[in-house]
Amino acid sequence: MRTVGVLGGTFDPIHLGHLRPAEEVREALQLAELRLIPARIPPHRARPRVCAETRAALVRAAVADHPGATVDERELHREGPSYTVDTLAELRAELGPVSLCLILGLDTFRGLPGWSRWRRLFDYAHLVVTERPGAGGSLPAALRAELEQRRCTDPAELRRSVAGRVCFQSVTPVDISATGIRRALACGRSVRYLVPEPVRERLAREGLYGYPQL
Ligand SMILES: Nc1ncnc2c1ncn2[C@@H]1O[C@H](COP(=O)(O)OP(=O)(O)OP(=O)(O)O)[C@@H](O)[C@H]1O
Ligand SMILES: O=C(O)c1ccc[n+]([C@@H]2O[C@H](COP(=O)([O-])O)[C@@H](O)[C@H]2O)c1
Repeated sequence: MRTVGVLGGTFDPIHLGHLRPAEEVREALQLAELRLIPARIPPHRARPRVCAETRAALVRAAVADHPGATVDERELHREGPSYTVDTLAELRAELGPVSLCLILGLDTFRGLPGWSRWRRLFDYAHLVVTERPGAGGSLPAALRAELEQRRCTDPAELRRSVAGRVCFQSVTPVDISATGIRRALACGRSVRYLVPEPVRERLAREGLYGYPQL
């Protein structure tokens, strides 16, 4: 079955810790398409430092030369908090019977029971959980119970149904966070090789996050 992967995020800003794990998932699952979905209003965090349009422009710059990746801007056009369940419901209605895979870092997966209508997510998509340095520790009981029903060990299984399974995908650990990048920029430190070069160039050109303007 055709398989589509989606990675949602605040992307404040996008960095190689988003892109390398997603690229490895794209290869491992043989995704027909990888969609990056910037959140306009991320539901569970303080307001992003940079507006949604600029964060999305940086995501576009990050993947401009990658034929396997696209930027899906639907959350930018939706009022209210950018609930993932709403995004997945829309995608499911548009894409029909594809295998739809929501990609999450382990830190984000752990918070799933706090998400809006979180059990409905499994009606619309599979979950592909990637490692993230520093994201170890136990999972909430509600999530462990859900995993007992849904966990699969072979990623190929995700291609055989449209939604409802959870797979852990091993990826190269990349210890980069947007918080670290914002901090580095605020202190005037380099972010070269932490973000894609076209993103760094745009940060510099526009003086974003306190980047000293050229
Ligand atoms: N270094 C990383 N390795 C694996 N997954 C990551 C990494 N950074 C972010 N992710 C995942 O990407 C998605 C979007 O993350 P987000 O945009 O919040 O980035 P972040 O670096 O965690 O941001 P912040 O530091 O501002 O909290 C989440 O599912 C998150 O788990
Ligand atoms: O739908 C929810 O309730 C929900 C709660 C927290 C986070 N999310 C989504 O998870 C993704 C990562 O969130 P964040 O805040 O870590 O960037 C992003 O796409 C958010 O919209 C979604």
